[in-house]
Amino acid sequence: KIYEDVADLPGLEYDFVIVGGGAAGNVVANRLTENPKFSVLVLEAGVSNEGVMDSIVPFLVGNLFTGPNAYEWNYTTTPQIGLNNRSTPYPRAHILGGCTAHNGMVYTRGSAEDYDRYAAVTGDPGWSWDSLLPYFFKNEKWTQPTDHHDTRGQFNPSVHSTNGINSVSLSGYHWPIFEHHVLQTTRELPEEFPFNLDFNSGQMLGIGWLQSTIGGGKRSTSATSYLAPKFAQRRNLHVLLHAQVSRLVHAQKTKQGAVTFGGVEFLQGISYCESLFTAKATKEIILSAGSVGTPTILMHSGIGDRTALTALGIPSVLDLPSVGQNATDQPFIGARWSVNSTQTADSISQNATRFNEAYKEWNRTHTGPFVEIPVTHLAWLRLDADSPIFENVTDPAAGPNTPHIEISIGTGGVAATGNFISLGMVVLNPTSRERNNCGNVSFIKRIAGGSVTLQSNNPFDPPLIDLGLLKTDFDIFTIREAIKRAYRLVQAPVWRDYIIAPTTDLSNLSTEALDQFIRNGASAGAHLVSTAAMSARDASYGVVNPDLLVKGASGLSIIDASILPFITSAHTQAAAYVVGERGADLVKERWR
Ligand SMILES: Cc1cc2nc3c(=O)[nH]c(=O)nc-3n(C[C@H](O)[C@H](O)[C@H](O)COP(=O)(O)OP(=O)(O)OC[C@H]3O[C@@H](n4cnc5c(N)ncnc54)[C@H](O)[C@@H]3O)c2cc1C
Repeated sequence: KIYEDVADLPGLEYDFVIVGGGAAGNVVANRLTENPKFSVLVLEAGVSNEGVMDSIVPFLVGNLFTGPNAYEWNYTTTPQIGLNNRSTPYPRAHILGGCTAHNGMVYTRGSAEDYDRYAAVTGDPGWSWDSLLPYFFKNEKWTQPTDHHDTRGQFNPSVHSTNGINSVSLSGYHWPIFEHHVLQTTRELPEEFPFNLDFNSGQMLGIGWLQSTIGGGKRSTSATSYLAPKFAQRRNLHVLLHAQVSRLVHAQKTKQGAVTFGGVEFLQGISYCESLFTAKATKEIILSAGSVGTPTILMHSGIGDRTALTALGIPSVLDLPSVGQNATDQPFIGARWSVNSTQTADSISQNATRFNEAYKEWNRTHTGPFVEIPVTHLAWLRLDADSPIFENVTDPAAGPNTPHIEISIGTGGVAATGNFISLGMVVLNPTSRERNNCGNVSFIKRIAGGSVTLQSNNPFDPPLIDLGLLKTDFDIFTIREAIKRAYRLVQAPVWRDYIIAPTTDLSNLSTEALDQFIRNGASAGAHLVSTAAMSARDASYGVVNPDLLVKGASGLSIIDASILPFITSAHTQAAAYVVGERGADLVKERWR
């Protein structure tokens, strides 16, 4: 059951207390309560997702990011050196479903090599691609798009599952001329931009059709899927909203010297009517508060770098210097071209009559342009093997079949008039964090680029979020290269009579001028990971062991995107879901 008021809960003691009802947290809640003997409480700081149209209707997603709002934690990054000292808004969801309720819905798993590297660095083959594929399948419910078009040749059914819980589909609305041009590019420039039938097969390189977490024309989130009424009505599943966890309390040592916590402290209520409560987990506390929330709670509980915590007046209970370190996100920059076609998403966003018609159509039948975001394809590309950057930098990708660059290819711009196409360039494996090499596997050591740290010992102060964006030569080289690739893509002959001009011509800029354009315009992909990274059981760094239990603690685990040792070469929700699915099995296994 989902509760808005702590007074309605049946009690404050459960087998498992899960902090955070986001991508991974709701998966764990669902899977643990498959066992009727387990009682579970989810504490979610955010608001209900019920009836939030900007979250439900795919085309409206952009509205969730316009200024401070109730569905957001409303964070801002620290000044980013690589962005000419700009601070940027840093979106994190404050709503049931977590970031799955306000993200771009892009469904990308990453490369098989990404996961094989997780297995290699943790020494646990259970984190390899082959071992995790059944968990991707448990998550994914492949769904027909709402326009019921013929999807043959647009995906590979053998790498998808129709038996999971979370809807994934191809686009249910089309921009035929634009889509034709993208596909024709793969025929005209097949060496550089080959067609890939399905980039979710583990082999990502090339251009493929977008897949999204959308079902029946509506966004599918971890709340609408894993907490759907048939699951939420389980008598052993309790979800409390407006419950912001401040810290873990009543720390004690077991006979073996591990730290345990007797309770989870949280503030519950709405605005002026809030109080502090403590919930107890008799079996395990599971942190699923995401890559910002989880390290923040750990540090306020005394788990983190001893020196840093002591300086803030927080008593140290477990010295784990990797907490909050290694924060990794993907630098992003967009470019637009005006085009000689009225068949772009601008025809809806700029025209109130068409916009209202499209909304009406969505309301009537869940069809039409509102069932999608206007991105149709994604390109996954590698830097040239002989790129000068590799003279000094070890390739940070997980392997030779893993892309360095993503280009999202979409219709529509942001201007008040005109027709545009938009390409979004992403550095998939940023190096703005240090690694040391051990054999042919890059290991995390600690500290360099990004971090989540505390500004005070008040758990209700926002943390300091430093993404370390574009700090290294590799990252700036790669984003420059990504822009060049985008320009080459639209130079395929098929675009000749279609493209009028770039909105800002980046093709003839000096390297210095291009770098300034990038540093003044880039932002983060909002795919933060690694702030509570998993490492091998005997490693002297890292936060959790491969079984997701916190090192040096007992009865405390972390199950969310923060445990990923490296970022996937992709958007991160599929990885977060799969961490939730395998994490739930690991918990079940130890409490069998
Ligand atoms: C703007 C944006 C766009 C994105 N677009 C995409 C995309 O298109 N495709 C994709 O694959 N990925 C995307 N992502 C990333 C993806 O959504 C995340 O990687 C994924 O949701 C992370 O899952 P998680 O379980 O780690 O955390 P989250 O899903 O963030 O869930 C964490 C939950 O914990 C709650 N919480 C935090 N602190 C506390 C606390 N102290 N007490 C109680 N509750 C707390 C939060 O409110 C939240 O509900 C996007 C992310 C953002 C922010």
